[in-house]
Amino acid sequence: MLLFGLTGSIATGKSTVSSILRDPPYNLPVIDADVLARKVVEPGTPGYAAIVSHFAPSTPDLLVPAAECGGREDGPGGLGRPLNRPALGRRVFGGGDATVKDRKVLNGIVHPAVRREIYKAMLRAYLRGNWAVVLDIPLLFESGWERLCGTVLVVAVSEPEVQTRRLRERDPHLSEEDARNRVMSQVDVREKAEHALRRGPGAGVVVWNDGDKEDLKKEVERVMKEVQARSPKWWAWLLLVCPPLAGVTALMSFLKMWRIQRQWEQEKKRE
Ligand SMILES: CC(C)(COP(=O)(O)OP(=O)(O)OC[C@H]1O[C@@H](n2cnc3c(N)ncnc32)[C@H](O)[C@@H]1O)[C@@H](O)C(=O)NCCC(=O)NCCS
Ligand SMILES: Nc1ncnc2c1ncn2[C@@H]1O[C@H](COP(=O)(O)OP(=O)(O)OP(=O)(O)O)[C@@H](O)[C@H]1O
Repeated sequence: MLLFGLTGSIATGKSTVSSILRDPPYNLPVIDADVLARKVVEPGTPGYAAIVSHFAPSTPDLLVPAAECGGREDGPGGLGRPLNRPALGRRVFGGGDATVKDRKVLNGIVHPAVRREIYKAMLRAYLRGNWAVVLDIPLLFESGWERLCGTVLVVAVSEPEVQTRRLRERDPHLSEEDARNRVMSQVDVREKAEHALRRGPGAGVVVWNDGDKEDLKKEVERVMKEVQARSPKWWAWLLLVCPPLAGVTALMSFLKMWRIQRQWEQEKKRE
């Protein structure tokens, strides 16, 4: 099964591309890390308890008001009021040193739980006999998941202003400053695009999303031809029926990508 990592930066168009890949003619199953990141912090989960314990004392509006939970202080399901995500977002994306520290704490709570959910979803996709599965992970490079992926697809735009504009159109509650802070708190997507291309043809591809949505579909078509040429379906089926071959191939791919990643990091340190 081809692990197909999909990434980009905030509002570059990852969700739009993932829904194109989910639909015909591609029909690929998608594991969405953002959806899982929401699931693992729902009231009643260990993630929720850890966030409340760390952030509640210093964030008075951390939970949605009881009035929005039918007046119940203990939330609609009795397990606690849901997190007020915009308030938590301001804590971890607001800019400044404290923000960086808070983001690390939040990531330390959310990421291990998301990782466990991704492994479970991958196993389900494998057992269903899929030839490929899309891992839609905004922090694919930062989290190290890219080394496990046979192909990495970065959805990129050429100018950060395009991200800020689309972000504000989608989330009107964000001020210009909020939107800009969110864009600036992430690695520049052009750097991610360069990183992906370093993996070689078919193993790292970039979908440029500077035009309209029709242009985006054509871009996806272009890169999928490149991916399918490198990783034909018969090869995926062969790996499916021959797990030892799949194991050896995965290990070789992992080592190659680990080497490329190390070279990349060394070059970035020298710059
Ligand atoms: C801070 C939170 C509550 C804000 O929620 P909100 O609904 O307002 O935003 P949303 O989750 O849609 O995130 C918007 C985008 O910001 C980016 N983003 C989210 N979390 C992070 C992070 N920790 N670091 C960098 N970028 C991030 C992603 O590109 C994401 O698609 C939320 O982003 C969160 O819980 N983040 C920590 C978990 C995480 O890292 N998720 C990313 C995938 S695992
Ligand atoms: N080519 C395009 N032209 C116009 N609008 C677009 C285009 N691509 C995406 N959008 C819009 O921009 C917004 C952001 O796109 P999308 O949600 O797909 O990005 P994302 O990378 O998944 O964002 P996030 O990181 O915040 O989850 C959405 O409202 C989407 O409809």
